[in-house]
Amino acid sequence: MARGPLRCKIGPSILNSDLSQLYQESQRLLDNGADYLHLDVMDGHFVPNLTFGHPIVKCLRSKIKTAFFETHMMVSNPEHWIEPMADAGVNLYTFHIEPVKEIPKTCRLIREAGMKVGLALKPKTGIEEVRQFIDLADVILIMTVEPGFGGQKFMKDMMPKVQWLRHNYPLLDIEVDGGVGLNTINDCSEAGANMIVSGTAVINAADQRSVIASLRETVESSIHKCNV
Ligand SMILES: O=C(CO)[C@H](O)[C@H](O)COP(=O)(O)O
Ligand SMILES: [Fe+2]
Repeated sequence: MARGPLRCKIGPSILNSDLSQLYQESQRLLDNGADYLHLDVMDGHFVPNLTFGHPIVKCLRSKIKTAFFETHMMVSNPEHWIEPMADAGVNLYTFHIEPVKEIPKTCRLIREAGMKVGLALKPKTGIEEVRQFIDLADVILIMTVEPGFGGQKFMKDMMPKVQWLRHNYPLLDIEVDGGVGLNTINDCSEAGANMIVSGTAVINAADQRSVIASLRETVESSIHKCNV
């Protein structure tokens, strides 16, 4: 997998936004400086919550033509949704490795469908579980909460996973998701994360633009420190 140069990317999660206004909320995030949209897909089985699937993503894509869409697939059967999500206009298909038996095959099918590949790890999943598949992926997502709900407390004890990845893969896109905001971004950026998912901290902010800009500034300064 060809990589680099390392760039900071801020991808707000719309999970806790007013989903009756999905298009307007998404466009507002992009207008306020988001680099991509992180769309949380939950099946009520892999996680104890339900959100939305490819029909909604496709409707959103029909209104937002060019933004980069990531779907965070918190589903028991991610193989099943590859084609529909590609058809819906998804750019990055991030799936949890825990329920998947044939990870290389799933990565290949995602790529053949024209999407980038993200591999996600729940908090209790060790880095050794993903190690042999890193070269098949564009992004590794380290969950910093138990997946299923927005607004939970950031798990700082996930940072050693991020540090290990950054140490061994200097140009890998490493994403963190869960409880990330102005109070926790330092931990994430110092550990080496460059793709930042932030839900409630951005959605509930009075000034979304300034929160997104602050998150970016912190991550960019860490990337800069590593490069000098
Ligand atoms: O995947 C998720 C939950 O499973 C969400 O992306 C995440 O929780 C974002 O929301 P917040 O920043 O409020 O934690
Ligand atoms: Fe997510």
